[in-house]
Amino acid sequence: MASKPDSKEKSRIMDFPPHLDALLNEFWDLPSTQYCSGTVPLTKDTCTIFFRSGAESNFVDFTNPEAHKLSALSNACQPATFGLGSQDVLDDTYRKAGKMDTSDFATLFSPTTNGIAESIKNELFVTDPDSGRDLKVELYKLNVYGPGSFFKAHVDTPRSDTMIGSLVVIFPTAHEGGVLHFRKGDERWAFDSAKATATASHTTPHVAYVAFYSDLEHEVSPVTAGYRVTLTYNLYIEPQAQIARPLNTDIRESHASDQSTLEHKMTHSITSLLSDASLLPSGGLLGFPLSHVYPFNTESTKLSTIQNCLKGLDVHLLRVLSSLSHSHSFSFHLKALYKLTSASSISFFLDEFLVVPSGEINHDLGGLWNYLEELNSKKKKEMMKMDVEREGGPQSNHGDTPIAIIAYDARVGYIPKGSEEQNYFWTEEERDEDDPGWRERTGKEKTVPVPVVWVTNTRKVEVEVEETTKPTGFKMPYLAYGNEASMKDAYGELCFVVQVKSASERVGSGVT
Ligand SMILES: O=C(O)CCC(=O)C(=O)O
Ligand SMILES: [Fe+2]
Repeated sequence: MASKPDSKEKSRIMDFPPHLDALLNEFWDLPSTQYCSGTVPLTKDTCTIFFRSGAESNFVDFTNPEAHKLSALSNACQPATFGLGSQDVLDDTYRKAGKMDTSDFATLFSPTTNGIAESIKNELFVTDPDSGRDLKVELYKLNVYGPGSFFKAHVDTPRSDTMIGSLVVIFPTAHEGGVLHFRKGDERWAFDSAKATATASHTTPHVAYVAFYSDLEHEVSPVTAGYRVTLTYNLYIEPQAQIARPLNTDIRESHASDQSTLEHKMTHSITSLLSDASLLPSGGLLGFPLSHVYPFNTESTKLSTIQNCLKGLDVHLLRVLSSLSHSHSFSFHLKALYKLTSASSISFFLDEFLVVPSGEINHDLGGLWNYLEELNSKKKKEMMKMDVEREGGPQSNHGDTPIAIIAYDARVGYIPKGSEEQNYFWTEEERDEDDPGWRERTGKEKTVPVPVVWVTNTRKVEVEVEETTKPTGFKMPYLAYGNEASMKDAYGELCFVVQVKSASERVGSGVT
């Protein structure tokens, strides 16, 4: 069984060269966009929503939304549910609103033809022509928030591992309240759709739209008067179509220049870190926890799929690491990042997403480690079997551990080398002191741990979020509150792990 970190670990973590703190903090202090919003005019073609109303058909013209039409639309809706764990729940103390499925209404209004999708691509999803990825916009529901309606804090339920955000379009109807509030860490934003539609509609009626990453926590404050009518869309990343649509070059160029400044700063921080000889003097790993969480399906999602669907700052990080990996010849990999509920200072990364039984989650580190080891040996056997079947004989080069590896969630952690070794967290010196016979018993090469430095922000203040709404690794393998129940898709944390050479190789060669 692995031993737990003790006070020795703490003191070693504190030994991290303090002057590097500033560099690490600088990195995560970069501005990041969480949502984008705007207004677009309604046209004669796009201003109408037709809907089923019992056995009848009806419509609302949003250039002149009459009260009795809006109330008919509201009456034709069903009460909206939300996802609680794996179930759809109707609870009007958490969500009070009307919903209509796409089978019951129709409109020619389309974000892909009126410029909304293009703005989202440019402002939020970093899908420039070279990225090889495109934005897919899929209509999801119509909602009516009448007086007294609201939707408390939640993150949207991921409906696939390529889903990356949500879009809400709010039609120009006179209403009060219904402000969309966002929260991430200690930051707060709000989008007042009633105000946005009213202001923009002074000359001709405009809809307001707001698009945000689906892992961003949000809530709709109560509507106090009128009807707030919305269309919601799911946003997915998909491979770019062969014939790219022309983009609005003005918007594209202004964003391209913001992005290049950001990537320039990131590049500067990382190269400064690498060129400092006190960082990982004998080499090791540099871990970058990603700034978003990502939906995954525990049965089918590969980390490579997620790598194609990164959001915001994480896309820039990938681009910067890709480019630096060539000039500085290092390799880097995306890993699933897990935190242990019972020991907040410990996290570890894996090559795939796992659902660990909740009993194991809450156990101590030893219990979890044993569980991973069992899984490892099962995996190793499976891999062997596959190789035997495929290649007609066992292959030798399987690597140390298909899954597993533990490190600390502080600045510096250690990764064990070799899977049979005990006392994974100790440096050789500490081990000598604690257990003088270990070298003879185990063989030295197996026990040299690989140091890891986490590029995390020490200044970041974690604001207390209710447990039920917090999406983190093991703690919340499935979301408690989403907008619709989903069994298999959940949000997970990830990190990039960069393999760093020794200081003499990095700095001495003058490459960095
Ligand atoms: O109506 C809004 O502004 C947001 C609605 C929402 O969060 C949802 O439907 O999941
Ligand atoms: Fe939502």
